[in-house]
Amino acid sequence: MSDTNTLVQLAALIRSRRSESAEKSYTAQLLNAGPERCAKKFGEEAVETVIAAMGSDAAALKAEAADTLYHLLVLLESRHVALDDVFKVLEGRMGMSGIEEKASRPRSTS
Ligand SMILES: N=c1c2ncn([C@@H]3O[C@H](COP(=O)(O)OP(=O)(O)OP(=O)(O)O)[C@@H](O)[C@H]3O)c2ncn1[C@@H]1O[C@H](COP(=O)(O)O)[C@@H](O)[C@H]1O
Repeated sequence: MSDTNTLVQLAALIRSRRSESAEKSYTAQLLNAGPERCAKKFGEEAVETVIAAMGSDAAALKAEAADTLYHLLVLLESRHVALDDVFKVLEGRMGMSGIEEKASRPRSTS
């Protein structure tokens, strides 16, 4: 098992941790701490992924990428955003180049 199914199963596990004791679950600790704490942890892991990507240790990059994906899923759960809705956004972009997608975004008035 090493595809999007893994992400779906991990997201379901994270959701189930909402009702778990924070003493036994790191996920429950993060969710109890709220979206700001989850966002901070996600940011830390993202920066650690950037640092790993600057080096040549593929195993380190894989580990940091896994940490980042896990913390993104916790962040989404903290804001009650379903992973499936993120998949729908990605699916909607399929067949559209990144340049085309950027041009189609509403322009900011600020
Ligand atoms: N995939 C992960 C996962 N990846 C990273 N981490 C944790 O994320 C933390 C990040 O490391 P840090 O060194 O930044 O954390 P830290 O220093 O303890 O954090 P702070 O002191 O900064 O808060 C570590 O505690 C890791 O164990 C994860 N914790 C849980 N999972 C998955 O979530 C499931 C449920 O976990 P629990 O909720 O803990 O049972 C597990 O079975 C795993 O499948």
